[in-house]
Amino acid sequence: MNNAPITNPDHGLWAELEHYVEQGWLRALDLALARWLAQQVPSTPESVLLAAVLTSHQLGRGHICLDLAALLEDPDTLLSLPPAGRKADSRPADWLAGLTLAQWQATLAEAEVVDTEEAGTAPLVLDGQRLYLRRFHRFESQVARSLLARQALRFELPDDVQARLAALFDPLKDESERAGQTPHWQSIAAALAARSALAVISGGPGTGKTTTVVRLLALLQALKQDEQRAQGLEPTGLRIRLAAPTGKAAARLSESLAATLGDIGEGKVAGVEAGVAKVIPTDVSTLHRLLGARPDSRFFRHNADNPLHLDLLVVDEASMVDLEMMAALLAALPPRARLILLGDKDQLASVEAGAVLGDLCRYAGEPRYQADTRGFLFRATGYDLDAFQGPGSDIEQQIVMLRKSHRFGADSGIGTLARAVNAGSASEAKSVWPRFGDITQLQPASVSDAALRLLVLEGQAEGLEGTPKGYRHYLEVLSQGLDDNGCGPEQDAWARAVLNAFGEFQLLCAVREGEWGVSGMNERVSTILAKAGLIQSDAPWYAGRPVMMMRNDYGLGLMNGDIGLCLPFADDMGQPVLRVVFPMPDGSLKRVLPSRLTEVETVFAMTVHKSQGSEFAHTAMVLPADPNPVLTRELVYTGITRARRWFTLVAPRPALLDSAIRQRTQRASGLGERLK
Ligand SMILES: Nc1ncnc2c1ncn2[C@@H]1O[C@H](COP(=O)(O)OP(=O)(O)OP(=O)(O)O)[C@@H](O)[C@H]1O
Repeated sequence: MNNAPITNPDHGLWAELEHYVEQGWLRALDLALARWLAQQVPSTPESVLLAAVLTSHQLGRGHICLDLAALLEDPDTLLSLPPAGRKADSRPADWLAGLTLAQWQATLAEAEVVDTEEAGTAPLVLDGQRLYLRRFHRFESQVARSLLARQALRFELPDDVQARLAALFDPLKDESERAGQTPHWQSIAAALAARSALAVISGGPGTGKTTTVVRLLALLQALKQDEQRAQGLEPTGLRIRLAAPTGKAAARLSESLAATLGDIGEGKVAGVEAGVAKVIPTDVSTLHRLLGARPDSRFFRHNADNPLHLDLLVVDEASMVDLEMMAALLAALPPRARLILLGDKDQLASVEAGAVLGDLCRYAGEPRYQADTRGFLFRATGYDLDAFQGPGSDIEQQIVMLRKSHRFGADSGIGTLARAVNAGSASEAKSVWPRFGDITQLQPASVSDAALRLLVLEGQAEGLEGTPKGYRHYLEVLSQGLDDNGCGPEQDAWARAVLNAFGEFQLLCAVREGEWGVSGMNERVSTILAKAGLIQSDAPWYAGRPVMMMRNDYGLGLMNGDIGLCLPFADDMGQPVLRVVFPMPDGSLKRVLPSRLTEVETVFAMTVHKSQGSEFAHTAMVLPADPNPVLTRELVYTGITRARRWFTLVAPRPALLDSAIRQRTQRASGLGERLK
């Protein structure tokens, strides 16, 4: 590696990088950044320009920064360059040969385009062995500062808090938890959340996150109302808002809250007074909507100068919140507002860069509570947590992991498989399949395999018990509602029934490209359904076409990831016209002219990434036939846990599942360290 500036951009490393861009292995943007830096400061050494290219490349792959030390250890693997199975004249390891960490750091530190401190204006920031684009360094330090300040903000709790918590949570405890032999983590989560302006509650599917939050909100509203009464004020309670990263996730939380609060309102929920239903909202908005997204701008209406009007914010599916969004959210929160983050730390990180929940919850599995925290928890809940003591950081004191799945117990294949995958045990995962009737695996010889066709159409695969559905089901619900002219009824009930039936089954793919990826599977499924006479896919828009928004469309009020179905309705003459129907977070349906949807994709198959925040009764996850760096434990776990009732793995090469389970996703970031 040359520490001199680049003299001839047509040769050597520069030409090689160009070749990587032409191959689509690097983004044009990555190289453009280095070119721009070289233009601004022509004396910039080649090793600095290369560092800039690679930082940008890594950012595009979700990493907040470039970890120089990790890179030098194994450049090709860290960068996934050249991509698996592809050949190149030279590789990153060649480009970096001979460069030591100390040399590189020293050269970077001296470069005009690099700052080594937060203050400054250089486009790159070197922080120890991490190199950042300035914007992301700023987001990271803002997020860390804000989370630390918020966790340090403590609220006074009344002396009877233990009795109040017990009244709310005792009905949820099993015998051992009631006897104090096993900690009841839901009560512990609520106690910690009550005392501070920050709480993080992580848990897998069905571990009771929503249940905990409802009871926690009941407690906090009662406390606030008591305080307001004591001050002679109207007992209006806290201004509570609820949000989630996607429309689908928002709709799911809203539905779940509405059902729970409905039961509470009817006095059916032990430990919770009926009146609580009136002081907890069920409206859940997307984070974009909450913050007041502006079309074509990354700025929001709500920010530090115009904070949100709320006292408490619950954010569900927090694993999907990227660093930039978290920075915007924290900036817009009033300083004394409470923030409660809910999510599953083991799921895939956000699509955009960062892994905020993962960074926060690094030690959540083996909590390290300080003496002070344990003392508080003993007073508030009666549980002795000495078995969970340790030198945990301050932020860790506000983090709880819920461990018991109330949906997927020991008799559930989905739960058992998900736990084996999460534990990284490929052998255990292998042994799970034959023992349960809710999970199965297919090993199709090709995409034309009859077993794959049966799965897609009927939802059936050998080993599954009960009546899982395939795509035939929703298409039949669709056609059964049509009149003689082929038009659906005007009332929403039919469209809702078709949408619900569509949610019964979903194919997920680990990768986008290739015959086993989203593009290939979408094509394959269309062919299967057309051959079965269930769709007429010769025109781009046809009855039954499911589509996903690939971008936010503020004009239409639809967000990236929203899913709609193309359905026929009657025009003035009673003839069918197609409209795409989207379920909205508030429970309403929106009908859109197909021609207005310019950035949508057919979604018979979607990536596991895009499926986050959604659940389907029967989920089938398709793995590719060739190794791919995206195949990781987090991806497999996320795919499995999208299934509510049945899970089918489609694996042309089952060995790839084993290697995926062993492969962890690590996103480079300095957030974990800053939060210490
Ligand atoms: N301690 C408990 N004992 C028994 N059942 C519980 C307990 N906590 C929650 N449940 C029940 O378990 C189910 C899942 O709970 P909940 O919806 O709160 O979980 P969740 O973690 O929010 O799930 P997800 O986010 O995956 O939808 C619900 O039916 C709920 O009533």
